[in-house]
Amino acid sequence: MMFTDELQREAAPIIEAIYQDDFIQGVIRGDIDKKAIRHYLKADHLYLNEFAKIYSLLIAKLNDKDDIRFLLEQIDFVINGEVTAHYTMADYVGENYQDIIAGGEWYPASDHYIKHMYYNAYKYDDASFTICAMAPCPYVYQQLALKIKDNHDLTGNPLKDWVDFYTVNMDELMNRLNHWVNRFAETTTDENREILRRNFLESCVHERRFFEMSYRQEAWGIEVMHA
Ligand SMILES: Cc1ncc(CO)c(N)n1
Repeated sequence: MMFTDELQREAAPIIEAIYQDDFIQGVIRGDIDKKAIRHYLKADHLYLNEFAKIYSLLIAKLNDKDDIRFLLEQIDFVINGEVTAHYTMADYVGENYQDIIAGGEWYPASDHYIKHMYYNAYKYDDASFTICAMAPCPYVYQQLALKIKDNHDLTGNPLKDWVDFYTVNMDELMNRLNHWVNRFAETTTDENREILRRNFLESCVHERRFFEMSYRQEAWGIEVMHA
């Protein structure tokens, strides 16, 4: 069994818990509170910006042109492609997307998640540590989307396009990320393998907390100062 297969097996109960939580169940029913979706969009557009910037930090750690080209494509996808999924949600809310995301912040759970990725990018030379912290981002969404599709017919559901978005185009990305991590994991120490494992599983938990944060509209409770 490849190293990343073990990580994915260990992540399965966390993904099942996310599936059962209020956010995804609300998406499945198609009646989730619009305030939860608004909060999610405010947090997620900033999260994806940082995600793209962290990819750019990884480019500096790579030498292979194909690997670099792939990360450039991913940056484009995160910045220009994934906004399509956000527009589906903005339509559901019934407000202009730019108006929704204005004034968003790194709310507590997304703040912790973003800093988890940056920490690994700055602490370690090898990109694998950061890749393990980033891989749950596409992986968890792909698994959730496939699970939803397997169990429900979303015909007529206003959030169907959001789910559909994550059922396609994720395989090549996952293969590439898994390949990088497995190549490194085969030759590194047990201690490093344990860091990789923790990084991956902690990010799966971060994914869960991000949805919970959105559902409950968690914020810092600190007043924003305006100049
Ligand atoms: C927090 C989060 N995780 C994963 C994805 C999927 O790319 C996303 N858009 N946001």
